[in-house]
Amino acid sequence: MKRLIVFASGSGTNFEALAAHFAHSQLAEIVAVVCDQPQAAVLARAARWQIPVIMAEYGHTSKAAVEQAVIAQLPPADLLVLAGYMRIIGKTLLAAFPNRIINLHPALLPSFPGRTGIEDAYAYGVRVTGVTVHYVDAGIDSGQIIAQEPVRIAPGEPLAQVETAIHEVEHRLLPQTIDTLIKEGAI
Ligand SMILES: Nc1nc2c(c(=O)[nH]1)N[C@@H](CN(C=O)c1ccc(C(=O)N[C@@H](CCC(=O)O)C(=O)O)cc1)CN2
Ligand SMILES: NCC(=O)N[C@@H]1O[C@H](COP(=O)([O-])[O-])[C@@H](O)[C@H]1O
Repeated sequence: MKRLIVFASGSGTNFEALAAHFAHSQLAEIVAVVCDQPQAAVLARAARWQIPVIMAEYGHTSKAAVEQAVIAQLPPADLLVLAGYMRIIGKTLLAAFPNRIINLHPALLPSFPGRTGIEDAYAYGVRVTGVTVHYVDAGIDSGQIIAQEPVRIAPGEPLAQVETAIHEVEHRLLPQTIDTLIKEGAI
């Protein structure tokens, strides 16, 4: 049974999809959630699933100090999954989990990296956007791509409708990709 730690900063719908998927899985289990936002809705979701939370306390200390403090509290894990985690992972965490951190991005990388991938693709006027799961490296959304799925944007389609379509793909693609990584022996 592989051990997953989910990193999230916000609503946590992708955490919820992962928790539901792995609740009855023989492949993996979520052993902790890491969050940097004390008011994030993901905290209530983790509590409902009885999954322990570790708070990443960003403030006036260095990123290295924050990450060292987080690492000290982590249970043993095989994979860190960034699912809406709005912090840049620094060299301390990258060194502690080499090739063991993945990120979910709501655009077809390398197009539209960063915090606002959905909005940027929509504003550009692309007719096809999508979802990417990639390994996390020292760059921003520059790591090796693991999986992608396209999402079409119809002329005049409202942004909210595009966001819903992207989230539906995310909620299926992320658990599916983790299952595949495990079955292929990648983790
Ligand atoms: N080392 C990496 N860390 C992260 C990656 C990555 O590929 N490599 N992916 C991001 C997720 N993300 C977009 O998918 C993203 C999140 C946040 C930001 C950002 O600039 N955030 C803050 C900076 C906070 C900080 O310094 O920690 C900001 O807005 O200034 C960009 C992209 C997750 N992390
Ligand atoms: N740059 C990273 C980024 O934009 N991540 C995005 O944050 C959302 C989190 O939703 P959730 O909190 O409901 O899972 C997801 O759409 C994810 O792709």
